[in-house]
Amino acid sequence: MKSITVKSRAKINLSLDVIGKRPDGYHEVQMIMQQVDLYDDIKIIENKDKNNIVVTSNCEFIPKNNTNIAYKAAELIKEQFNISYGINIHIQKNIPVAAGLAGGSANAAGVLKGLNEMWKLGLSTEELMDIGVKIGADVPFCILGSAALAEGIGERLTPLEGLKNTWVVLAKPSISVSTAEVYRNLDLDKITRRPETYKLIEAMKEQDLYTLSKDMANVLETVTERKHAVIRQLKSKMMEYNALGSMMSGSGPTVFGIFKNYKKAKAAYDNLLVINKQTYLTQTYNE
Ligand SMILES: C[C@@](CO)(OP(=O)(O)O)[C@H](O)COP(=O)(O)OP(=O)(O)OC[C@H]1O[C@@H](n2ccc(N)nc2=O)[C@H](O)[C@@H]1O
Ligand SMILES: Nc1ncnc2c1ncn2[C@@H]1O[C@H](COP(=O)(O)OP(=O)(O)O)[C@@H](O)[C@H]1O
Repeated sequence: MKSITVKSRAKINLSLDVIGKRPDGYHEVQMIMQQVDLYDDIKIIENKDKNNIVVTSNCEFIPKNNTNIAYKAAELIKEQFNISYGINIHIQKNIPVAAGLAGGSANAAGVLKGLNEMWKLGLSTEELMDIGVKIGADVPFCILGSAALAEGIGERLTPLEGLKNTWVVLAKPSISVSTAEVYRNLDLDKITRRPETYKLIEAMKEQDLYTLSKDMANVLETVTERKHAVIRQLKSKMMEYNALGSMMSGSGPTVFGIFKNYKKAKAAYDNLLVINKQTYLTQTYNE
């Protein structure tokens, strides 16, 4: 029986700008995405005796039926290649759920890449990304990995030089945020602070953490912050604990801090863990 294990990594948005709204309700974005080394472990096992998809997980908060986006990824591949073998997918969740860290999208990307390899389907990265966007806007980035400028609805990607081994602390408050609702509540006319995306890309090229941390911006932040004061509180705690900069990732509610070195990041992590259970110490990840 064939099997494969893959790591599916979380992302943070170092910038997020919304350019406009499309007729289908989706938004045109411009965002800088960076993978971090917080990951779920996915184990895929082929089952030749059955023609079904079974999802299991250590995490009680994700669906195990066909609404799990890892399930959808497997279903698309099985359909496209007319494969009648079953598969069991076990997701060992470490990435917090509904957090703005693309945990689900990363799982879907992991399943697409994993099945491509296990079944030797010969799909290119571009072909995998074309399948991925049918599942969710963040899936193509999770397939590409490392760091990228994402445009369109998030699927048009230009690889960027990522931040190298930069220490990041993630703090996910115990509230839930719906991405769809955050986009719905965004009033494009009321955005006061937008990121200067190309200036930030230059800063990344130079590994200039100071400029990046000072200038990064996420236009969805105010939408989520208005509803949940804890976001602002976590950002100010990150700064109090010596982050170079702190911001909400994606639609939230996770807040991340960027740190100059491990020592400072570890001290902030230790302090934040006392007030916020889901706190993580990690590094940027580039393949
Ligand atoms: C905000 C971001 C930033 O990276 O990430 P998260 O906070 O979800 O991690 C992404 O734009 C989220 O991408 P993703 O979570 O894959 O979105 P999808 O599942 O495709 O869409 C969920 C819902 O968000 C809205 N949506 C999503 C992407 C986009 N460019 N415009 C939108 O308006 C749509 O209402 C859609 O129904
Ligand atoms: N494999 C999966 N992992 C996480 N969430 C999933 C998965 N499949 C479906 N979901 C659902 O998708 C929603 C968004 O989850 P997630 O991808 O973790 O959010 P975000 O993109 O904000 O980080 C959750 O409400 C969850 O129930």
